[in-house]
Amino acid sequence: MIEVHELTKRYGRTTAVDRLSFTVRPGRVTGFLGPNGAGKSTTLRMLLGLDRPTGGRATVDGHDVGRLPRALRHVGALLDAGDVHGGRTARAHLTALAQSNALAPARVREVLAEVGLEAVADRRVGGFSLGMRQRLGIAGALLGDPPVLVFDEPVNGLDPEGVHWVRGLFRRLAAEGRTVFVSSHLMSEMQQTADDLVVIGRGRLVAAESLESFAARSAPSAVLVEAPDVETLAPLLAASGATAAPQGERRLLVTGLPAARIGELAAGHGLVLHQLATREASLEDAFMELTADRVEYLAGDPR
Ligand SMILES: Nc1ncnc2c1ncn2[C@@H]1O[C@H](COP(=O)(O)OP(=O)(O)OP(=O)(O)O)[C@@H](O)[C@H]1O
Repeated sequence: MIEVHELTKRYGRTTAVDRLSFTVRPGRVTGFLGPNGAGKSTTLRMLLGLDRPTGGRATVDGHDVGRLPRALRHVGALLDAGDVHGGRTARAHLTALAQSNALAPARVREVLAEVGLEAVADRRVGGFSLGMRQRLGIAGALLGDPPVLVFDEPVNGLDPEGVHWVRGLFRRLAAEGRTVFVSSHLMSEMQQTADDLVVIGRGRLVAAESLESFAARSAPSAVLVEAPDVETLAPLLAASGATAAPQGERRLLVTGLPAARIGELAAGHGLVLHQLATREASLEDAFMELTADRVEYLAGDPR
């Protein structure tokens, strides 16, 4: 379990993380979402003991990660895929990591196979593509077989096949009962992968809940209804507690009632429907709206 309590980080006058509190549970993939500059990387760095908080605490299974010997056995992380010595081979990089955490050398071969880098294991990392570096970073995170895994924007640089693979990997790691915490600035990405969401904007918590409840709360679906007699239908819908917004002459966009109920209501009053279509609201839109006033640098902002 990851526990973050009142975590704060200030850099001079900038408050990068502002009294942030949330927990991340095992057996689930949790998306850590926020626009650029929201404070995700800073939070993860403090969680991993790479940066000291100005206030509050971030722990993994109750421990300060920075104080744990052989930390890779407790928490594996991919923060910055570029953070590897280019002159080393993939195998040498992982072997050094394994040695410093007293891990069995055989793990190196296992994780290389797991991330699909066996064939290039003895090439220098300097010649790796960004996608290959991401895979190497993920291999490093898996090396200690840890119960908690943290990934900062792991999909960056991966091709579609790589993205598909990484999603499957996260799901499997969670199914094994591990805690999987993945940051991204794209809701569309998290929508495909996450069970739970922690959303931040300008260092502050915006939402912490399941993807399902976030979707239900922030992006209710609507039903497009087309009927020759909307004048009769609209008041019936309103009386049933729905909101019906006219969309041109014979169309209504209805919220607050599912399509099935609208169809039944119309049938009950002998009204003809020409179209009855549920429209899922975009979670990306809901996310942008929630964090809009918390985006640090807006496009076109003259500051
Ligand atoms: N070492 C530092 N010194 C000064 N300011 C910093 C430092 N690190 C981060 N910041 C500031 O803290 C804020 C949060 O940055 P952070 O990198 O954590 O955001 P992020 O959500 O990870 O964004 P991105 O997706 O762009 O990486 C930004 O305003 C950033 O400029």
